Amino acid sequence: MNILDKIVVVKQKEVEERKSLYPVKLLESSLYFSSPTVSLKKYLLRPDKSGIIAEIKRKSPSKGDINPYVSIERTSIGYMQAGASALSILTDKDFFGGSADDLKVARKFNFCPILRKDFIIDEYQIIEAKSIGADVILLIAAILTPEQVKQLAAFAMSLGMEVLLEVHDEAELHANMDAGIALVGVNNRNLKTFEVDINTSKRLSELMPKEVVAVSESGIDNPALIKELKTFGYKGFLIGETFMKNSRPELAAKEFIAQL
Ligand SMILES: O=P(O)(O)OC[C@@H](O)[C@@H](O)c1c[nH]c2ccccc12
Repeated sequence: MNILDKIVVVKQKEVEERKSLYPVKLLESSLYFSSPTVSLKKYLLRPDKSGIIAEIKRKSPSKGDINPYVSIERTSIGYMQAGASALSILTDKDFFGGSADDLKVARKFNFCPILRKDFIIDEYQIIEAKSIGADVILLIAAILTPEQVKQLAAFAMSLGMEVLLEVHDEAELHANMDAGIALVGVNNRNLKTFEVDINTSKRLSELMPKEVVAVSESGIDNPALIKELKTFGYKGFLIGETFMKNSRPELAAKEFIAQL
């Protein structure tokens, strides 16, 4: 079984457990559930911003521990002060060391779009995302059927949230063109093999419908790459490890963004 299949099996069990621990009614009574969301699309199109979606990721299956005891408060505030356009917070616990609480902390201290980075397979997780203050959810084409993508995307949008659809190849992009999704992320990392290739973003840029806001994800490790990806039409740049591998990720982000 590849790692992605493994994650999905664990996730299915986690979702069932959480459903019985935290019923939907309880989630819907959260203050954030009825609060307006902040648009990632708008922030990425703002000319005064870097386009960087700065990620908080404590560990990963490909790298192991990256920064397990990071301060969410200091890092999230620092990322935004450094000029990031938005935040991405890993909430998966078993494989990435994150939690719903990490996202809640980031929400408490920041007014900016926040992406819930997790493996979403069920509407319940979207209600949960909204209830902890997320503005955007990630839908990973590699773990969903086009039918599921459509349904989950429509559900998220009905709650006022945005959707970032993640694709890794031409087939995934083609299969999901009609889901009405405004933000598409090209993951340069193959989630089954962990191989990273920036050319994935360059290759898929040609097939991107022009009304879509395109985001390049993973393996972005220098400012020159961002300048290059911009010429391929990318407006968003999701960066995790390049920042997180430093003891003070927000200072690394500041130095990086200053070079753009
Ligand atoms: O740390 P990197 O190489 O900068 O990558 C960030 C982000 O793209 C990566 O964490 C990611 C992209 N898609 C995902 C799906 C699930 C978990 C994590 C991810």
